[in-house]
Amino acid sequence: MGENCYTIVVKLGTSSVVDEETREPRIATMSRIVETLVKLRRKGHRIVIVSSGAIAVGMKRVNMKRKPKKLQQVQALAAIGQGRLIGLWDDLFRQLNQPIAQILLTRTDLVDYTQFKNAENTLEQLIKMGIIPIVNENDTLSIQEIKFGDNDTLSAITAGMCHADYLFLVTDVDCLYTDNPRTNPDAEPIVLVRNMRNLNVNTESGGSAVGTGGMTTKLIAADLGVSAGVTTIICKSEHPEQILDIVEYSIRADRVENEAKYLVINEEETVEQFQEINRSELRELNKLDIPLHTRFVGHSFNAVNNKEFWLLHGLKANGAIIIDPGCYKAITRKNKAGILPAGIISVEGNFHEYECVDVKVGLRDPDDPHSLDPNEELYVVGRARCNYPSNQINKIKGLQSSQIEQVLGYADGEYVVHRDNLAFPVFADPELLDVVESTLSEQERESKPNK
Ligand SMILES: Nc1ncnc2c1ncn2[C@@H]1O[C@H](COP(=O)(O)OP(=O)(O)O)[C@@H](O)[C@H]1O
Ligand SMILES: N[C@@H](CCC(=O)OP(=O)(O)O)C(=O)O
Repeated sequence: MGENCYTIVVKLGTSSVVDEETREPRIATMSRIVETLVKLRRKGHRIVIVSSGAIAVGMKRVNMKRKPKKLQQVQALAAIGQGRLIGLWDDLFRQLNQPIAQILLTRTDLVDYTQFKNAENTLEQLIKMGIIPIVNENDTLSIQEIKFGDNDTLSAITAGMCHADYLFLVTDVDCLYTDNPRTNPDAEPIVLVRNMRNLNVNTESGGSAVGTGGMTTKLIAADLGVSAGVTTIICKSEHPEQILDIVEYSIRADRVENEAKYLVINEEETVEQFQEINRSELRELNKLDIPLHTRFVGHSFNAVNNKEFWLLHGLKANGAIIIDPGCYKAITRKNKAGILPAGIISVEGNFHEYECVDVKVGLRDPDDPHSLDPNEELYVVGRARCNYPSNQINKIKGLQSSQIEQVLGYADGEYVVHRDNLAFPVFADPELLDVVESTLSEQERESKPNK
């Protein structure tokens, strides 16, 4: 593969595949998507599709007007629709001699790291063979507790898994706006996001009649993609051929930004700076006649590794351990430490050893340092797999590691979480960083004897 060939994941929402009113498949749009993606393939890019639409296609097939509430009915509709959906894609790609493959995933397929790697290897093999894999959630077998829930998240996980360079979230609006453009005519486009933490938009008002998560899940997906080093782009499905221009523009723009190294990722932009960057990017798009889209810049030089990505996004958390600011500082420094019992203040939920849990930062109660201060906010900072189950962690929290054996009757290592089983997103909450710094400097002041 040439130097300028990239792996591009294209997520097509239900609204791109099915007409919102008639619920008929949007054959013309799908055909133009196929033409566009085959052109990208012929330029040497590697393409993966994540296609929604199984449930909507199934509904049309059995003439159902409203999405049913019962899970079994939705599962049945997905079974009816998925076959037709993949058949439709195959019919269209066949016209241009492009072979495709179907991959249906559930979260349980990813809970074990070996299984995660297995899915990753299959995707890689298909891509190597020049096939376009078409991924969807296996809705027929997914139940609520184990669902990805929306294909935006699934597409970001897929992008991370196949080490994609670009993730396109193709939808029925041109880009992310400051507010829902369907309901607020004054909503302004946001075209460039370098640091997700600087984003301040309203996505609460939902999405199209056929879509699942609206803009909210697209932002979650963008956050996830960016943390895995994938530049994520929101664009409109109405003129899919525009993807060609956007791909070329993004490749050029990303290269310039990376070369200029002005991506200081943890630096907060002021609201004014963010607006100015967006105005200037919008002028550039207009000048070059590039279609409107939002580009969330991926941070490949700082991306989480494969195992961290799996911990953060392949698994569901079954509880939480709450650590103090000193422990947070130790586990996030460059040469990160593991979590010792001494840094744990509290445990939430019941979990077995090696189950995935959230890591939260809280403050100790000033009147009882062994307990959590219930009046202070908790910050979710990452994910972990613990060496001990929740009931045992409850017994050893706050103690020295040398006391573990005496209290439990055995010791499975000095750490509750080994550093290899810890993962953090790329961006830390700036408010949390302030809390950590001020707590630690206060502790330092208190520990110094008065002169
Ligand atoms: N801030 C916002 N910017 C853009 N679109 C928004 C925003 N808030 C909500 N939306 C809605 O999100 C919709 C796209 O999401 P969705 O319907 O789930 O699409 P898809 O089926 O492509 O996943 C848009 O039609 C728009 O109405
Ligand atoms: N897996 C489901 C789609 C779920 C989903 O995320 O839909 P959308 O928000 O339209 O991308 C299906 O194929 O119907």
